[in-house]
Amino acid sequence: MDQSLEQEPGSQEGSIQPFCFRHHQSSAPQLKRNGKKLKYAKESFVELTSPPAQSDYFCSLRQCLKILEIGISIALMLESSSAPLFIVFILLFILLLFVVLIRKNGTAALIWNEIIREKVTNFIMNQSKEQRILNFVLQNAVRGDPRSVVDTIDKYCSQKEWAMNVGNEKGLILDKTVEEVNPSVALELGSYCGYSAVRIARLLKAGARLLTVEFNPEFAAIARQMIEFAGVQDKVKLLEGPSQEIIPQLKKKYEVDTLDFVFLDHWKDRYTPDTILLQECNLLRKGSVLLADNVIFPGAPDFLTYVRKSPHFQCTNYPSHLEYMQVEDAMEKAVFLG
Ligand SMILES: C[S@@+](CC[C@H](N)C(=O)[O-])C[C@H]1O[C@@H](n2cnc3c(N)ncnc32)[C@H](O)[C@@H]1O
Repeated sequence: MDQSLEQEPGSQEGSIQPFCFRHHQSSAPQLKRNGKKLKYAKESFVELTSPPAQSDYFCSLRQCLKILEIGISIALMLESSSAPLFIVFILLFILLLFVVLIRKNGTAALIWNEIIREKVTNFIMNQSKEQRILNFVLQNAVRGDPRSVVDTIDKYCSQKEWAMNVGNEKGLILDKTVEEVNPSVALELGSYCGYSAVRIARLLKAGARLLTVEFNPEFAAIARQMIEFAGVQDKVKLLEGPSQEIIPQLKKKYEVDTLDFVFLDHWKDRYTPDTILLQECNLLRKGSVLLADNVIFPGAPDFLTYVRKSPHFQCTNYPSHLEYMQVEDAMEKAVFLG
């Protein structure tokens, strides 16, 4: 039975908050988010009006224009009296506009966090952000306690530096799905620092295994240490290489018959080709569950169209937010029907 998850209003990223589980009748499900009704298509809940990331964008744009209007009026008043004051005001004003954009717009926030701030900090500290995350975990988390590792990464990334882990809010949707499926063999595409691998592994039953795929050697090395520190190394095998090369090797090289659960969280343009590859390699069985992150932001529109239109999948959408931010995002569950 499909369930839809909605975050309690006012709940915050970074702390574990209860989720409200709503059962929907398959005939006419309706879901509310921020007081707004969401329309549905097939078994998927989709917003058929403007996509959330875009509405966020227009909202922040409107706010910026308003500030711009006020700013221009004050600047015109100041210009006649003092030129230095005018320049200081303009600079402060640009800074304010930037802060508003970063808080409300996902693209602006990613440019600031991932490009400007991260590169400058890396240069100053002569260390990568991923290494800083690992160091923080090694110094502050409890060795052999996966929950403590997950919480410590969330603490670092919500308070110090943003990073592309699935995060706690969507992590709860991931947890719930893993618990429902109770997989014997799970696959993750995109390990990064190992946050979601640890999160999934801690829920696996005895004898079950998670294969996690990462093509960036630096991230793979960090993830291996994270997995080992969390004490879940016996359940997790990290496969280093591009997903499109690893997937065809799963049957023979890694003795996978079929996958019970697949978490898609690598580059978004690989979601559809890798789903097709999983089908072509006969790695999906009736009831295999795919869970895809970031289907709204940065967004995976091709994947949503593919699985929602395919007679081989039954889909459910879980509205949520981009990790450690207020930007709207969602996860898509696609159950393979055979
Ligand atoms: C969003 S991060 C994964 C986050 C991780 N699942 C978590 O929640 O902790 C995406 C990762 O996928 C990796 N990646 C992207 N495309 C890939 C591909 N085709 N094959 C393997 N890894 C890939 C990137 O290097 C990056 O580390």
